[in-house]
Amino acid sequence: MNPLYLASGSPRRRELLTQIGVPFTVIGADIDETPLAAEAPAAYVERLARGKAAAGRAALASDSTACVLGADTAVVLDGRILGKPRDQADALEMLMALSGREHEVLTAVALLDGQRSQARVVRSLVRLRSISEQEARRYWASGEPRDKAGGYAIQGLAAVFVAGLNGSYSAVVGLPVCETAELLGDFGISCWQDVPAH
Ligand SMILES: Cc1cn([C@H]2C[C@H](O)[C@@H](COP(=O)(O)OP(=O)(O)OP(=O)(O)O)O2)c(=O)[nH]c1=O
Repeated sequence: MNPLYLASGSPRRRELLTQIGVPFTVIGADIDETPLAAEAPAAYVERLARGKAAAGRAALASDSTACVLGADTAVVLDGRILGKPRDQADALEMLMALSGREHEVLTAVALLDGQRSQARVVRSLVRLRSISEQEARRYWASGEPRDKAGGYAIQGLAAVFVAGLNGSYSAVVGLPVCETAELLGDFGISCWQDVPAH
């Protein structure tokens, strides 16, 4: 089995890959995340996931057997990509726009080895209840929204805002585990490694 590398700084992606029993090594994957002009959201997350995997593999040039995983998550409202908030004002604006409405969360996962590259994009719908400005300010002060697409974390304090989810919970958190396990299988990497049978 080829060694797997996770090209990501996200602790959530690390936890989700660990959850399915896949051994891996974390490497950096800093790329420019600016959307291209008129780029569709699904094309954007796929390009970034592939770009993170490619940047990771380039850094591992000496290991030709390396298989590298990259992922990207974006919140999309009315066709507009909401990335991580720049500052408090940006975060409050995002939460107020998401308040009382349904939005899309798109997560792409990409795998790359010496021969091939594959990607999957997973779409989920999340409905947030109405959020008051006071709640949004209090939420910002918790520090949680800062490094999260759309300025909220479904797995954290923002769970109290989540009135509904249609799709993949793990994808919203940052890595769609079902689709990731399928992709890994295509590359000959099994999940549940070292899991004892009782
Ligand atoms: C919507 C949502 C996003 N997020 C996170 C997932 C991602 O880590 C982050 C979106 O930013 P990304 O650019 O996808 O990822 P990242 O910069 O955190 O990590 P990487 O190094 O792999 O590029 O938002 C949550 O944790 N919970 C949520 O509910």
